[in-house]
Amino acid sequence: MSVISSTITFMGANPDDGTVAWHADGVPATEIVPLAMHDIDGGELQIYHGDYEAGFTRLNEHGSLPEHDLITVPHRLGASTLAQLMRVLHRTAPIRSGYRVSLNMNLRSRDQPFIDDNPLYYLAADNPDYDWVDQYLTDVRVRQVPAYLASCRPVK
Ligand SMILES: O=C(O)CCC(=O)C(=O)O
Ligand SMILES: [Fe+2]
Repeated sequence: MSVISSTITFMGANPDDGTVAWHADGVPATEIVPLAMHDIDGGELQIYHGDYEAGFTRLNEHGSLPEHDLITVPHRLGASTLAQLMRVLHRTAPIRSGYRVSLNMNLRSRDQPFIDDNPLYYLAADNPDYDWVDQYLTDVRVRQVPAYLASCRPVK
């Protein structure tokens, strides 16, 4: 595993960082390290136990997911959560009161760095200055494509 990026997230009763909405991650794995938790009610990691596309369809049709199909993982100071959340439907459970601050480390495979579900339009929508394009292309050229081609070689 290697760290692609890390962010510090603040989540309170009115979070607008998007993680409270059901989503699947663009990166293959994430480590969430709680840095501070203050009188928090809610704010757990909630994972849909099922196929993520079926889950999205269910959400569109019913607006919510049945409680018995959810796994709720509380965050705890002094412990981190390492999870594979690409193509896995999840969210931060709504926070009723209090707040939490966490370090989120986005991870990818060292041997297979091309495993990535972040489409370019998504990256560009989040970072409209396009300053990241050269760095991104260098990563594709230097790391992703050589690793991908190596992984395609027939096994003898
Ligand atoms: O911190 C959490 O509970 C989940 C965060 C998350 O899903 C994300 O950052 O993509
Ligand atoms: Fe996520």
